[in-house]
Amino acid sequence: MTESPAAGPAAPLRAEALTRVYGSGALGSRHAVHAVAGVDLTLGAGEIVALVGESGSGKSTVARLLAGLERPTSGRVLLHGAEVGTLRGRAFRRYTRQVQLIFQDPFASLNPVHTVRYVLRRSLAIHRPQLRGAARDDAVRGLLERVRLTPVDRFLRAFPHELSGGQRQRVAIARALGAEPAVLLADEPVSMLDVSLRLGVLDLLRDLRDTMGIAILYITHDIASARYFADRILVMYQGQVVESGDSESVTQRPEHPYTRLLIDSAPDPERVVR
Ligand SMILES: Nc1ncnc2c1ncn2[C@@H]1O[C@H](COP(=O)(O)OP(=O)(O)OP(=O)(O)O)[C@@H](O)[C@H]1O
Repeated sequence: MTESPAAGPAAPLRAEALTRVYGSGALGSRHAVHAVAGVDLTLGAGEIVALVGESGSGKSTVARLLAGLERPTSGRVLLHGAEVGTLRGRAFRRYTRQVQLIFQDPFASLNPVHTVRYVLRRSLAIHRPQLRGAARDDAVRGLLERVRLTPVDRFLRAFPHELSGGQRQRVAIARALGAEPAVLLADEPVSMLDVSLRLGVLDLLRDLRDTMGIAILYITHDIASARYFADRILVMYQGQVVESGDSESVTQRPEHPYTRLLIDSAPDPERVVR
């Protein structure tokens, strides 16, 4: 299914006919796994798009392709119109700065031996080396305030094991913000968090969109949270986008049987049963 490009040419991130095949023989081989097959996706400036599907539907592969961690078998990714596959050296590093990944597991994504201050200073040293000394420390404090980890001094000194899952995920988000990204690819960012902490992290991400104009791809198996959080939803099934549209339409008037299945298996108290 071709997705209508809601955001037009200003869209920071766009994927066209994105395909990733794993395994021997690649295309055409019966041993090949078509993890992603012809996905079109547009992420407009300041837009939140949810990529929803069950485990194995290809969501994380899309995220890795968009993040530049893997090359597509075919198809292409464009950032502000420039094809990522053609970027080399500094231009490619600039791309990976502008498109940041947030991972599912905040416990695994932070090194246990480093304080929050170290993690954030390091992000800034890599991505904004022009900030030094006191300017870097000020920027670290600014990052913590942005993700609402206050009082800042308490969190600066903290080690990951002293933080809750939600606080760790906020540190991971602050680390990503150190790169001044245009796009956040959030791969199941709240699914390992206590239910009581999930909304807080999603609200923080939405606030970053509202105040900084960051575009967010929200990858999830939970269509109810996608409805709450995203402007648009793309439903993925077996490597393909089988349905897409604004969040209300997709969740209230699903057309594809797989979308209906996802909705039925994730009861949403606000859903109107027709
Ligand atoms: N490196 C790889 N080598 C071989 N097959 C892979 C590789 N990565 C993913 N796959 C396969 O591609 C398909 C899509 O996997 P992917 O991880 O993208 O799905 P997903 O929707 O993100 O699932 P999950 O939510 O469990 O991470 C699966 O069949 C998976 O086994």
